[in-house]
This record gives sequence, structure tokens and C-alpha cells, in this order.
Amino acid sequence: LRWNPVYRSTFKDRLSNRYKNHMPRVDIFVCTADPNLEPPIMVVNTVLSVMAYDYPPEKLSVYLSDDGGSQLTFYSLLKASKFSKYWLPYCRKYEIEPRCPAAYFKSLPEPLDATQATSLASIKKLYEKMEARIELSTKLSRSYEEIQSKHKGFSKWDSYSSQHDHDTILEILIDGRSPEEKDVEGWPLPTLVYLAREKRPQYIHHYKAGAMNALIRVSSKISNGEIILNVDCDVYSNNSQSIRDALCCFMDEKYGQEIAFVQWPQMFSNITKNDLYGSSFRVTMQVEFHGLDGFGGPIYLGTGCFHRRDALCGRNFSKDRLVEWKSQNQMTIEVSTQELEEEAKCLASCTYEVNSQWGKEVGLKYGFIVEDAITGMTIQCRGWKSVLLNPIKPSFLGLAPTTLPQFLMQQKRWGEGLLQLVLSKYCPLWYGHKRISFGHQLCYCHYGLWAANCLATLCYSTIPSLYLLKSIPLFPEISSPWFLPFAYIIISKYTYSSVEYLRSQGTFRGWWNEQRVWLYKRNSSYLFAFLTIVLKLLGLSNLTFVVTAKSADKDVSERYENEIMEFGHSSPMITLLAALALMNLLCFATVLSKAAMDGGIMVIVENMGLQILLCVVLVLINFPLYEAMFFRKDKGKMPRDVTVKSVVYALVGCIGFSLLLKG
Ligand SMILES: O=c1ccn([C@@H]2O[C@H](COP(=O)(O)OP(=O)(O)O[C@H]3O[C@H](CO)[C@@H](O)[C@H](O)[C@H]3O)[C@@H](O)[C@H]2O)c(=O)[nH]1
Ligand SMILES: [Mn+2]
Repeated sequence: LRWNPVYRSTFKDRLSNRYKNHMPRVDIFVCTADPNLEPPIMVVNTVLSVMAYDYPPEKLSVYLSDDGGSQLTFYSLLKASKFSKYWLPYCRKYEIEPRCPAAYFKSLPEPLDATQATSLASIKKLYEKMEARIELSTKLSRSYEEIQSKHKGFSKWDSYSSQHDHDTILEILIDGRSPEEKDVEGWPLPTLVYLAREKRPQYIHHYKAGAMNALIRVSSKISNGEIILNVDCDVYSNNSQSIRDALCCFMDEKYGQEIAFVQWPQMFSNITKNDLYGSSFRVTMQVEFHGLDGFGGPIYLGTGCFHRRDALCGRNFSKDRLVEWKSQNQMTIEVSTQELEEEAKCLASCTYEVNSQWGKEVGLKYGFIVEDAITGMTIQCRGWKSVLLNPIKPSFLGLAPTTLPQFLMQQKRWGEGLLQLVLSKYCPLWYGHKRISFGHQLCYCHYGLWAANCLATLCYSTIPSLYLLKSIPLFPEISSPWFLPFAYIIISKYTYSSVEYLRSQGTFRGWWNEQRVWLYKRNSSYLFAFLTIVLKLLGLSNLTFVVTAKSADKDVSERYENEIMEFGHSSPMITLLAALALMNLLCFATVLSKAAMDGGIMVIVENMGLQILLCVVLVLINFPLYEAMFFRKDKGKMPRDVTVKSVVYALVGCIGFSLLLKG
């Protein structure tokens, strides 16, 4: 991953000069799944940010897939479509960045001139009005104005029985083809579509992959953009030029033809200074992904990614079938909006995919909970390349989890999905053989085996400490020459990793936090992921996609801002971590007391130096856990029952182990 890093930059001005009116159409897919975990106001902010791309609006279409099938989300989108008529001209006129309204208002820069200040005041007022309405209906948990507004779209919920059982709901809120759809300054608007695909309890819906495939089909009827951008509903566009950046890659005369997708690193708007949960994956994104690019391209990350439509739909790369961008023609007006809706609707039905290649050879792959990684890999196996664009200013910003249980849950899903990939028939080593480079195969395995790492970590964080209880040395003595390789590896590894972290614009505290999270992830998320996969292989378990919450209570957010770990409710993963932490504390205390009693501290250190070092580091790194168990008073502390349980487990572990050794 560090072998052959590639860094790219684009020259957008030349692109516009060369292609002028021949730029391809771009379809943008935003996915949401649950209005409670993913607040509609956040979703529409994302939608507005991508509607406001600096790109000809007649070539831009935005699709919102709502797996929650929520009237509230629909209502919010309706409001947003009205607001966009003011927002887009404002963005254009003052060339503002970022174009996500909430983020823009929050970041308001240098003092503005008088005209802009007045425009700002009025646009802000409009935004706040929209926000208030959406929030009010969220509180009442129904679109309270629905009856007043009598928008025909709401009638589509008449046959709706639940989130898991309803007809396709498809509404073209803005039909970009229509000459009447203009913003307040008379400019055309991008097409805007709401889609809740059909759901029936007897049909598997394949989570996000299913949603994306429905979008691919529906959009092919409505706008059929050659390029598809996919973002999660929390990931807003932070740079209005990204479409042009991506097109520079796709339309590059020399290499563009073989590029299937252009991926941006996942970045987040809510990372604190020292990145408490290590959720920015700083080194992975800033170092390793450039290495991946050198081997044939980054992994598809499911968000912040532009695809070539035909590559996503299963076409093999071939040198003989190259795309002529200039020959792409305009959308034609043949049918009315309503007819178009009817035609497109059937494409999102449950039965459409039965006995078809969708989810197998066409579209995103089914059956994997990291649909993104597997889809990206199979595209690369069909001869395509992908590229990473990583400009200094992030182009997409999402929301990282703000509590430890949420974070661990997300990591469990990733660990599970990636391991599932390695153990499936798509294992990068077999399936990728002769299709992608050997280096590329190894890169995929590196991520795929994340979860399998749990076993080694679990051993290291238990066994050496437990042996301390009985004063049994496991590693060479400090004076032995065999101590040197250990010392060398420890020193070089940690120096390298901290320097690398600091060079990726991290802080030292951030690095330390990441070490802690590294341990926690492996001892909980990955361990549970590993067990789930084993159970699944035995046919005893199923994989599910647990959506990460993107909103939090005020005091939870406050603690997050202050970098205080949030434990919240009890969960087996947290109990395990707490028990391991306590066990190490017990072992450490035993050694200390022994040393104090026998007075032979130097002898103990000489004999078991490495073991003690490991135990001390584990105790130090677990400090926030002890604090949360015994000292904190706030609501985010360790739940009482977890503390009690973990104390019991730790004692049982230590005593049990001592007895075992005696025997
Ligand atoms: O049935 C579902 C479940 C999820 N989603 C959407 O999928 C996205 C990702 O879900 P999230 O809970 O935010 O998961 P993350 O772990 O943050 O997402 C990363 O990892 C996922 C795979 O595990 C990818 O699908 C995502 O694109 C990628 O950003 C969200 O927009 C959801 O609305 C759906 O559309 N339908
Ligand atoms: Mn997410």
C-alpha cells in the first residue's frame, strides 16, 4: 500500500474550453433509509448541495432514494425543491462555497458587501422558514401541512401500509425538460426526483445495493446520464467544481477511456481536533489509498464516487469500444412528466429483478454488506481502472459516528462485509487472479482480513498480562540478545506510525486515540464480526445492515465536541472491552503489590520487562474506560450494569486463570 503512491490533480479550465456544450449528463443519487436516524433536514441539505453544482442544470439530475418510504422525507424534499429556486441563483451569483446551506450559514466567512448582505439575510430567512417547517413536521411526526398543501404526491401514500410493505412511490418534483421549471432568475433547474422503491415483506430488498440498482434503472428512463455520482444522505458536496474534476479524469484523452470510477476519500465535517474515535481513517485515506491508486485504483467507498454508467451496469472494458463524448445527444421531450413517472415506476418494482442479472452481473452486487467494495472490485476485474482524487480542500463531507457503540457497530459491519468478501467466491486472490495486479489483490486482502486480526490482538491483550499473575515470563529477558528484535520492532513500528499520522495532518493526541480505537475495534467489532461470519458459514446467522445514526442529543453532541467518550447504553461489545481493561488493571496491580512486598522490582522488570510494558500500555490506553466506570457522573458514562458485569468477568478471568495454571 505504500509501494507506489499516485497523486492526481486536474485542470478544469481546459476541460470546459475543449468540450464546451458536449459535456455529458450527470445523474446524482442520494440514498436515505430512515427519517429517525437520518434527519430529513440533513438529507435535503445534501440534496441542495448537489443541485447547486457548477454545471449546466439541464444536464444535471438529482435522485433521492428513500428506503424509509417516509412522507416526512418527501415533504422535506418538496420544500427543498421550492427553496432551490432561490438557493441556486444565490450560489451562482455570489459564487459561494460550500453550497450546502446549513454548512454555508455555519461557516460564513469575511464580511460581505452590502448587496450580498441583504441577499444573504433574505435567503437565510427562507432557509430558516423551511427548516422550521420540516422540524415541526418531524416533531409531529407527520407532514402537518400535507392536507393544506394538497400536493398530489401525497396521494401516492394512499396504498401504503408500512415501510416494508408499499408500492413504488415516484415523483418527479422538478422536470428539468419542462420550460416552466425555472428558478427565480429564469435559469433552468436540475431535474429532481423522489423515489421510494416498492417493498414487500416476501422480497429481499438488498439494502443500499438494491436502492442503487433501482435508481440506476429509474434514472435510465428519466435522464440516463452517462456519469453517475453516488453520495450517502449525510455526505454533502463541499466543492461546487467536483463534477468538472471527475470529468477531467473520465474525459482525459490518454487514460480516461479505461477509468470506471473516480473516488474521493471519505471525510467528515464533525471530526474533533484529536479525532476521538479515529473515524477519519487518516492514514488509510491520506496514505494507503494513494498506494491503491498506484496498483489500479482505490476501492469504491459507496459515497463521494462518480461512476461511468455502463461500467457500473456490467460492461467489460475493451479497447475497441471507446466512448465518443461529443456524440452524446440531448434529452428529448416526448412524453409528459406523468407518463414518464408511470413508465419509470415499473422499473423500481420488487418483481423487476426476478430472474435477471441485476445484483449479479449488472449494477451493484447483492449478498454483501459492503456492496461498495465488492462492486468496485468486480468492476476492476472487468478490466477497468479507478482513480483517487484527493484535493487539499475536501470535496465531500459526511458525518462520523459520535458515540462509541455507534462507531463499533459500524466497524463491525465493515469488518464483517470485508471478511465475507475474502471468504466468498470473489476472494481477491482467486477471483482477482490474472484480472487485477497481484499488488492490487494483496491490497484487497489487507482490508478483507481486518476482522481476522482480532484473534492476535485478543491474545496479546490477555495472555501476557495473565501470566504476570503467576510471574511466568513469556518474552526474552531484557539482557538477552533475543530482546533486541522485539525492541527494534516496537520502536520502529511506533515511530513510523506516529510520524506517518502526524504527516497526514494529525495531532499526537489523535494518534494516541487511534491506537486505543485500534485496540477496541479489534477486541470487539472485529471479534464479533469474525464470529458472525463463522456462524454465517455454518448457516446459523444472517448478515444485516445496521444504519448508523446521523443525529444525536444535545448533551451527547456536547460531550463529543469535548472529546469525552460516550458509552451510553449497554452492549456486549462494551462489556467485553471493559472486562479486558479491568483484567489488565488487576494484573498490573498484582505485579505492583508483589514487587512492593518482595522488594525485587528490578528482578521482575529484568525477567518480564516486555510483559510489564505491554500491561502498562494497556492500562494507560484504557484510562477513559476506568474513568467512565468509576469516576464519571454524566449520562455518557459506563452503564452501571456493564460495570458490574465486567468487574465480575475480570475477577473470574483472573482467578480462573490462576487456578488453571496451578492445576
Ligand atoms: O437499506 C438501506 C440501508 C442503508 N442505506 C443507505 O446507505 C448509506 C450508508 O449507510 P450508513 O449507515 O451511513 O453506513 P456507513 O458505514 O456510514 O456507510 C459506508 O459503508 C456502507 C457499507 O457498509 C456503504 O454503503 C456506504 O456508502 C459507506 O459510506 C446511507 O445513506 C443509508 O441511507 C439505504 O439506502 N438502504
Ligand atoms: Mn455514513
